[in-house]
Amino acid sequence: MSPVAQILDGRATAAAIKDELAQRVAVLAERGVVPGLGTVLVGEDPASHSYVGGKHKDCAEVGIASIRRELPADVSQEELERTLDELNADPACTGYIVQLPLPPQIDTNAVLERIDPDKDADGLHPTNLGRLVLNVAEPMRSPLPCTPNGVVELLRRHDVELAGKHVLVVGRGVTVGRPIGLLLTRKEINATVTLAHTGTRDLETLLGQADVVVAAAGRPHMIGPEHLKDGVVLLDVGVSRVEDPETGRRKLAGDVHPDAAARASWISPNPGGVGPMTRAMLLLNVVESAEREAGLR
Ligand SMILES: Nc1nc2c(c(=O)[nH]1)N[C@@H](CN(C=O)c1ccc(C(=O)N[C@@H](CCC(=O)O)C(=O)O)cc1)CN2
Repeated sequence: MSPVAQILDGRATAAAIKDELAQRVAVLAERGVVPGLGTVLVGEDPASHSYVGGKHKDCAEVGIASIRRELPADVSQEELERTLDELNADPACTGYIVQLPLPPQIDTNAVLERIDPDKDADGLHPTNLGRLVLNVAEPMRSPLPCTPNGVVELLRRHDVELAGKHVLVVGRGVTVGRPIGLLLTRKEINATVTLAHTGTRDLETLLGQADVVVAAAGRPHMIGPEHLKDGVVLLDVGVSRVEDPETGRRKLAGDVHPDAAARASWISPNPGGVGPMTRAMLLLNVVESAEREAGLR
């Protein structure tokens, strides 16, 4: 068994990043620029409402203006895209996101493509994902997807070295699994990445070999201590709601079983790990976009 795992504290790290961003927002304010984050929320899903609420709370904390658009669950593609066109044209909106997932009648890829790439606060527009593939560097750097960037920043700020490490990413979703490998394999990070998914054979062997595991499958407690090697670094991105057998209430469960901490050298708690970092990286994208507009970048 490895020594007790150290905590990758996403809440404290996000709070420090928000303090830094508040200072950058103040510099923008001196130039008469107030960044604005728009959110587009479709339907009544309580988790999505809660995430969007959290994003606007963060905005208020750092001095970013909030622009909210809420649409019914049965909204048509055309009406949703009209809302995006309005935000694309709104000078008060520096950047915006469309909260995912969207209802089944909506073509999500078409929605992401409709976002003005310069206002894409999630970094999920094909142009920005393409720039990530092309490894476009500063000063032209485009917004990075928030959760992958949050994982990298969380590790960087805890001095967890990734160069030469074998990272196993579990889950191939568009917000985390697919883009994170592109970030981790950049020369300045230099990790080696394996992307596992539901079609992967012998996941257990891969888990047993990994130095770092990024769990983003959305399958509660699928990774236990028996799968892992001692000293592994664990990043738990999975979000599922399960019933607590003791209270009968729904509670949040990650992909990593709590007992897996006994094997780890570092672990991100869930909640309190990658989630707050996702939100902080969203604010970063909005501030950077405003800085570009103001000629500060
Ligand atoms: N347009 C997007 N949609 C979604 C994204 C995204 O990055 N862009 N990611 C997820 C949801 N998400 C952000 O939108 C998100 C999830 C969780 C958290 C968070 O802070 N979680 C807390 C726990 C909150 C709770 O108790 O429910 C934590 O981990 O501490 C922030 C953002 C899917 N959709």
